Amino acid sequence: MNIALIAHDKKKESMINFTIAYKGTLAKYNLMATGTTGKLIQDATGLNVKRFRSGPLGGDQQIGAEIAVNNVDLVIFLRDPLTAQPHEPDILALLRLCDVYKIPVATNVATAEILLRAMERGEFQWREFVQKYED
Ligand SMILES: O=C(CO)COP(=O)(O)O
Repeated sequence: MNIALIAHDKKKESMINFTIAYKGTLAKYNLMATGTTGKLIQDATGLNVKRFRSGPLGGDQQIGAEIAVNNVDLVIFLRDPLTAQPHEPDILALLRLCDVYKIPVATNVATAEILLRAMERGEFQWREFVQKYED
């Protein structure tokens, strides 16, 4: 199972706290992240994270491309709902692809906790069938 982790600047502290709290769970999965988010998570937790470009420089689009080829099972995208982002079209495109491919996506910490706990309980096994039969 592959998890994508992304956080806007004002949500990075929440992302770090979240990944520290769930380090044991996250360690069981393949992690990928946009550039700065990934670096902060690696530094704070020591978890192995595949890092793409920074969000405003194309990282959201790179993660979108991973979704399009069925390489992402869960997206945790801690968005800042109160600050305009220069790469808003990329953010919308990423969230749109989550809907196109029915990828569970959390945009705040409360939902992130629920989804990660569900994944830990094995409730994402249907994703394996999707990967097997929809490719
Ligand atoms: O901007 C982002 C997502 O839209 C996040 O990018 P960084 O992790 O590089 O800050």
